[in-house]
Amino acid sequence: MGDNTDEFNYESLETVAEFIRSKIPFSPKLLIICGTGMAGIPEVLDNPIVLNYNEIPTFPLSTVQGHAGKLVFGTLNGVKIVCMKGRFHYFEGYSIKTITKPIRIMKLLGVKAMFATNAAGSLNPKFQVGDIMVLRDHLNMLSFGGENPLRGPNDSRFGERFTPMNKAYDRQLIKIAHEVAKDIGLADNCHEGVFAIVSGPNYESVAEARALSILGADTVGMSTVPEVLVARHCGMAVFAFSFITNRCIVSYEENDEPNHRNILNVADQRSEKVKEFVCKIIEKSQERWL
Ligand SMILES: O=P(O)(O)O[C@H]1O[C@H](CO)[C@@H](O)[C@H]1O
Ligand SMILES: Nc1nc2[nH]cnc2c(=O)[nH]1
Repeated sequence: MGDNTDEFNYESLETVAEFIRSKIPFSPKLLIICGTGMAGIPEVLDNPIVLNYNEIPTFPLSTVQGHAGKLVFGTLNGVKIVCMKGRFHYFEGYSIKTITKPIRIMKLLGVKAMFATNAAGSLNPKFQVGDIMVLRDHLNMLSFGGENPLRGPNDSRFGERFTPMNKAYDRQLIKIAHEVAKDIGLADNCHEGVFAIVSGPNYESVAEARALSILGADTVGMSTVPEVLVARHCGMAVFAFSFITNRCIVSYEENDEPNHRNILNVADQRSEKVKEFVCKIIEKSQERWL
């Protein structure tokens, strides 16, 4: 038998959802996970209500700079939204189940779709720092090593035992994202591709970056994919994009090094455009979430 500790079972998660319901006067339909440097996204919400992670029983706490640790509830064009201002990463020391625990809580609250964002390094030489890459697919290096949040007993109230991943990223939302990019002048800066997750917290060695590129990855980061697995398992539509904050170093001749401070700065400089991108995609897909 796998591990199905009380903290992760349906009833325990329902208790957490019930606590949140007691604080929030509506049921959110869309979850937005704010990646590193994307903490500004919740500013687009009307009538925001904030719930700190440390007020929510058994909710994990954010430990990474740029991840505040707050749920922000509000509306945009009538769509009821919850933003996670702060996500959990495997490198923080949390288990793979802990980092994805909020997703099932959100499902119990009524969420139908997840928009996940991340800061990522670019492996594709055609992508520039400051560009966006919409995820068409992913390469789950954690799962290759056996770390998967869906491992263990399956509760069919959430979803089926075996979850397909070939259509994980909602194709209608990808199409809308390209239309929006065109509308807001980002056509040349918005790509589509494959995101690879590694555990971190170190950035890639030259050999690792080269290997990921050979395997077919266009961007690499330390998040998102576990959330996607759990969201798809429980039937949510998923849309995700990488904001490219740095180029991965694939040559021993280069002196550059990625660092988190620069990554935050780059994301900060483009935050208004990223907000506009997210808002317009919600606007164009709103009938699905009302
Ligand atoms: O994936 P998000 O949360 O955007 O954060 C990314 O940025 C950090 C590295 O600078 C890592 O945590 C990486 O995963
Ligand atoms: N693994 C990884 N994560 C990142 N997050 C932002 N940039 C990077 C990067 O280059 N590599």
